Amino acid sequence: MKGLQAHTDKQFSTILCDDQVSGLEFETKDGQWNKLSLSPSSFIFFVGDPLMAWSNGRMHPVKHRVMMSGEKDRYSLGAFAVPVEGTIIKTPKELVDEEYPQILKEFDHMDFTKLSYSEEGRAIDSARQVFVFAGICTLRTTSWIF
Ligand SMILES: O=C(O)CCC(=O)C(=O)O
Ligand SMILES: [Fe+2]
Repeated sequence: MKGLQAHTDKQFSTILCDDQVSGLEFETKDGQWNKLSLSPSSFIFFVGDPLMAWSNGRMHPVKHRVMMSGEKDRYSLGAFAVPVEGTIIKTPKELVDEEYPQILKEFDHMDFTKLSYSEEGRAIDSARQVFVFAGICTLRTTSWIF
């Protein structure tokens, strides 16, 4: 099977469209994988790990992958919002409260990117990398991600 392994995006966010050759799948919160068929006039917006971190977990980075079978080629076009070098991802205090205690320490986006593509980082489940890198363990994160 060709494709792209399951991951959450490391960029801030992604806008993606494809040529209707199916293959893109996303994981639901209960661990099921569903195929996603985009109509020709639609696109998908993915929350990346840094946007999840900035929003203090209010926005969810959906895990996705590409599973290809058959002979047809698939083309996709992605527009990635990538923080400039030196960007510190920091949750604004307005997004931290009793219902949403802080789940991540502030971190340098470039350091996180380097870790996630390193050998050490690649050994960690993609959705967990940011928690391993900058996580503050709370009950809410525990039930949400682990
Ligand atoms: O090709 C696709 O549909 C997915 C690409 C993707 O997930 C990515 O580049 O992060
Ligand atoms: Fe992706």
